[in-house]
Amino acid sequence: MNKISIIRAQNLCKTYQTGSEQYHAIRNVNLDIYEGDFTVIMGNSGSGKSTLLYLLSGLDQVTAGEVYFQNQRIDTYSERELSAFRTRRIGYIYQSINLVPDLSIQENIALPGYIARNKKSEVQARAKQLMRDMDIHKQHNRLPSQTSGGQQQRAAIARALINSPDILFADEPTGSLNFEHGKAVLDILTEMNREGQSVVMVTHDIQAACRADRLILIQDGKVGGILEFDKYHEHQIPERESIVFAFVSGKE
Ligand SMILES: Nc1ncnc2c1ncn2[C@@H]1O[C@H](COP(=O)(O)OP(=O)(O)OP(=O)(O)O)[C@@H](O)[C@H]1O
Repeated sequence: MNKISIIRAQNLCKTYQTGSEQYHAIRNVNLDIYEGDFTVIMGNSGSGKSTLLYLLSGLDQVTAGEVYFQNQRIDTYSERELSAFRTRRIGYIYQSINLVPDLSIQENIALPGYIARNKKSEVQARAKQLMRDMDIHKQHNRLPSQTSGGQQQRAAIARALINSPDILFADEPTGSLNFEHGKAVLDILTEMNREGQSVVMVTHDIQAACRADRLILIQDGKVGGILEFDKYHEHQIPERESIVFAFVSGKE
């Protein structure tokens, strides 16, 4: 089956300027993210994974190169166009969760729906459905500080999904969670992907990376290798883990 590119990066570069110093965080990356894939991005600390995610999702401006979303160039968008694009087309989950502390769980989830100017009744109905899907409906009235880390991250996933994004980005979504809560979050992402949601996830965790259809390794701001999992579907998780481990360590 031919895969359809949802995001294409061409000769992508990002250089950070700190005083008189320049740091080339992303160097000439050419990459496709495919519709319906569970894409995982791995790489050492500081290799450029978060920077790449910011560029692919329109959260940050590129220094050079091009980014296409469903064949439409987005790196030339104005800040206003980018903001509308991110609100409607992209969902983003952060390791640090970032819920608004003085809004309830339900209000946090609904907020991007109101920012997108969707109908209030539709936003509320979808927020309620998502809270049931994420098993946080009993906590809907609580402030984030009155819920567990796992519940907060599930609320952050619901918030990212409120506008039914074409693609969901997750930057270390299990990084601040214990094993049990982390597994629950990965199970939700896997289930959503099975239902057709395109997902791109950065992780350091080999077990989490085993959820991928496609694993992209970033090294020093470049693509160090790509592992396609389709052909490994028959492998059980322990076998996958050793395949991923061999792939990642073989490239070091
Ligand atoms: N705003 C910034 N200004 C200057 N340098 C930056 C900035 N943001 C990131 N960097 C540098 O760019 C490089 C890539 O950073 P990035 O956060 O993308 O890495 P990462 O692979 O996501 O790392 P980690 O796994 O530790 O989160 C690092 O060397 C980092 O110090």
